[in-house]
Amino acid sequence: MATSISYSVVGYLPSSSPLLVFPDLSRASLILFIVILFTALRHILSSKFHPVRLAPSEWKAYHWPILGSALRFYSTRRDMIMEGTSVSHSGDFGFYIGKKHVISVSSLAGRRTIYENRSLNFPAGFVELLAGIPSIGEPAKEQSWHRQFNKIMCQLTRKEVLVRRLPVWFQDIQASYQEFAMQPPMTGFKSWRVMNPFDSLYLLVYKLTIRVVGSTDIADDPEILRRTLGIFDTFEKSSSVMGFVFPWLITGSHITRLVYGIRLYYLLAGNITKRQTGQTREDDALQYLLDQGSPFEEVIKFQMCALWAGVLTTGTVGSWAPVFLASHPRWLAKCQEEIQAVVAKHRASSTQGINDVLGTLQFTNWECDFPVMQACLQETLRMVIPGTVFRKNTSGAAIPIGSTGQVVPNGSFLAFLIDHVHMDPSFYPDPSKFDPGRYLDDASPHTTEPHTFVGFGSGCHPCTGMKVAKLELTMMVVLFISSFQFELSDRHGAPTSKNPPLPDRNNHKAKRDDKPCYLRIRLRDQMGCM
Ligand code: HEM
Repeated sequence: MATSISYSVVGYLPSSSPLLVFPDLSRASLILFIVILFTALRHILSSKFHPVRLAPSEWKAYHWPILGSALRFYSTRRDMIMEGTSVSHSGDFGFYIGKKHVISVSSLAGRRTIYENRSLNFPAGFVELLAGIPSIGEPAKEQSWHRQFNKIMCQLTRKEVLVRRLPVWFQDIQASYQEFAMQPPMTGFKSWRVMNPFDSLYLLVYKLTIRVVGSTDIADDPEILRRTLGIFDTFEKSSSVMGFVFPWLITGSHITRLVYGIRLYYLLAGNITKRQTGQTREDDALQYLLDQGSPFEEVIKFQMCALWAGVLTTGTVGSWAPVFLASHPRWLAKCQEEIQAVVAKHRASSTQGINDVLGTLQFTNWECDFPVMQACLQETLRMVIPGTVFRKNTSGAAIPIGSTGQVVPNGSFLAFLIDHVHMDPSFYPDPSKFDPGRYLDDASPHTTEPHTFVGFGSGCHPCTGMKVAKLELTMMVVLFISSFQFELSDRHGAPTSKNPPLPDRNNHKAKRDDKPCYLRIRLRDQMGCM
C-alpha cells in the first residue's frame, strides 16, 4: 500500500525529475526531501528579508554567550556606545543584552525615530532596560497606565495649581535657608557656615517636589521626609548587572530593592490610610487622587512613579547649580545683576529687603524674568545628567529608521545616548566648559538641528514635570543667591578653588553624588547690593 502511494506521487513528476533516478524511493524519503527543500528555501528567503537583517549591523566586540554585551553595557555604557558608534559606518549598530536585541542610534534619522515615532513604546523601553525591573504586564496594559499617569501629572502641574504652590515653596525655601544660616560657625572662619549642597539642597528639592506630586503630611514631617529619601537612595543604588539580564534571578541587590520597595510602599500606604480615615483635608496631590476616587493601589503607584521620575534629576541639578556658580564668578555676577534688576522693578517701598520683594513675585515673573538663571540651570543639566533614552518596538511590525533603509524589528529596543548631542562639539563647542551663554544666543550651533537639547526629553515624550522642575529650581537658586554669599570650601570652611569632579558620564542616569562637596555660606545684607 505504502509503495503504491509513493509511486503514484512519483508518477506526477516529469521524467527528468531526479526522483525518477531513484525509483525505489519510499514515500517517507520523498516527503522528507520536499520538506527539507521547502524549509531551506523559506530559511534563505526569510533570513534575507527578516527584519533583523534589515536592522543596523550587529557589533559583537563585547558579546558573551548568554549575556550578550550586558557586562559592558551595564558597567561602562557610554564608552561602549561611543566605541560601537565609531566603528559602525552609519553611526547606528545592534547588540544583544541577554536575548534582547538593542539598536543604538546616533544619526539624525535615528534621533528623529526615537523621539518622534509614536509607535515606539516608551514605558517598555524604560522598564526593561533602564529600571531593570520585570515588566508589569503586557505592553498594552503598561501603555494604558502610562497614559493615565501622564493625565494625572498634567492635572497636578496646571498653572492654577502651581500658582497655589508658589507661596508654600517660598516658605519652605526660606525656612531651609534659615536653618543653613543657623549652623554653628567654623573655627577660624567665624562669619561663615558650611553646607553640603548634595545633602541639604537635595533634601530641599525633594520636599518641593513632594509638595506637587505627594502629600503635605510627608513634606511637613522632617523625619519621614528624610526616611523616604533614604529609601529612594538605597533602592536606586541597589541594582546589579545580573538583575538586568535575568530579572527572575534572586540576587542580593534584588532582595535589597524588594525590602526597600516594600518599606516605601508601607510608608506611603500608612500615609494614605491616615488621610482616608482622618478628618483632615489638604490641598495636595494625595487629596486630588483620593477625591477622584482613584483606587488605593493606583494612588501608591502614582506617587512612587512620580517621585522616581522627578527626584533624582531635579535634586542633582539643584545641588550642582550653586556649585557651578561658585566656581564661575562671571556667571554668578550675571545672575546677581538679573536678580537686582527684577527686585528694582518690583520693589514697592525702600523698606523692603531683597527677599521681601522676591516674595511678591507672581508665577509669570518666576517663569519669564530670569533668563540668565534659566540658562545656567540648563547648562548645569547638560553637564551633570548623563544617560541613555530607550524605547521598545511593540507595534507588531518593523519600524523604519527614517529613509536609511534600515528598521527597528518588532520586539527590538532602540537606545540613544544623550552624549551624542549634549557632548558633541559641533552642537556645544568645548562641551566640557560651563557656558550658559550658549542658550542666550539664537544662532548657537545646537539650534541648527532638531533634538540637540534633550535634557527634558524631546518630541513626543517631553518631561511632564519640566514646568515644576524649572520653577522650583529657579526659585531655589535665585533665593540662594539673594540670601547668601557663597564660595567653594573644604569641610572646615577654608576656601578652595578645587572643583568637585563632575559625574561619571558612564552613569546610567542622574545620580546623587556621594563624594562630599562643600560650600561656605554667609548671610547677605538684605537692604544692600548683591
Ligand atoms: C531637572 C529635572 C528633570 C529632568 C532633567 C527631567 C528629565 C526628563 C527626561 C529627559 C524625560 C524623557 C525621558 C525619555 O525621553 O526617555 C523625562 C520624562 C518625564 N519626567 Fe522628567 N525630568 C525632571 C524633572 C521631573 C519632575 C520634577 C517630574 C515630576 C514631578 C518629572 C516627571 C517626568 C515624567 C512623568 C516623564 C515621562 C513623560 C512621558 O511619559 O512622556 N520630571 N524627564
